[in-house]
Amino acid sequence: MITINNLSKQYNGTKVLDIESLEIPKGQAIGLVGNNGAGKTTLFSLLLDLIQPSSGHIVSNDVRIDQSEDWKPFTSAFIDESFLIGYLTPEEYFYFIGELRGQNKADIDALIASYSDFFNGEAVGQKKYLRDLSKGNQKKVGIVAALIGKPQVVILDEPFANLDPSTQIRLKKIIKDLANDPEVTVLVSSHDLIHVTEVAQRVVLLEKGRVVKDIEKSSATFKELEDYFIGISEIHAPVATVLTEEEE
Ligand SMILES: Nc1ncnc2c1ncn2[C@@H]1O[C@H](COP(=O)(O)OP(=O)(O)OP(=O)(O)O)[C@@H](O)[C@H]1O
Repeated sequence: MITINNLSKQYNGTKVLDIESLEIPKGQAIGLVGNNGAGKTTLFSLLLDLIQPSSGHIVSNDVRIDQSEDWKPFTSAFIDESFLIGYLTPEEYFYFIGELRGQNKADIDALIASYSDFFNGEAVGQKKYLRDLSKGNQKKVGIVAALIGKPQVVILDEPFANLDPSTQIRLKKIIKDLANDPEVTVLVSSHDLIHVTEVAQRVVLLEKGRVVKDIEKSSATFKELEDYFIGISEIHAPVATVLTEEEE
């Protein structure tokens, strides 16, 4: 269970995140949506103690994130390529993360084999350094690394971006399988409403750092989200100026 209480983050006096209260029970897959700058990555960064809250706090499985390191053994994430180590091959990186998470080489070899479809003959077995992989293949490595050691909280920031359509379909299955485990909480952000509504049981919509919708997924969720974003784009669309003949 993740509990967020009066959480805010400010930069130069501007609040970029302001969440009074949000509870995410164990075993739930949450999709986080919102336009650019809505605060999705800020929330994930706070969940991973990468930045300090301006006020409030997050408790994850009874551990206060900003006061203890005890959440680290059961939490994993892939936010961006800064999580990778450029001078390692994917296999070396997986073994390294495996050691941190109490997995031996055989465990990791089995994990790599189980994701061979997802890697699709690329990324692993190429003797390439992570820094030399394409953005999409780096992302695949980061996502699989986040699954090492059966973490109970998995955070993926825009995991579908940069992935080819086949890999997106495979990733949806991976996330759905993860979310079927009642012990695992998955948080996924995405700009793709179709993907989010497919993999998540609940969708939280942020706008300017605030939760403006918190929806248990149903067959109406995609339409509700789509209507919301259509409404936002119409509010911000430039108003056409009709010039009279004299003005022209
Ligand atoms: N270090 C920082 N200094 C100043 N402002 C910041 C900093 N980090 C983030 N912000 C601001 O916080 C706001 C929220 O950013 P955030 O990256 O969380 O949004 P997001 O929802 O993940 O956006 P996107 O969909 O574009 O990735 C933005 O206005 C951003 O400019």
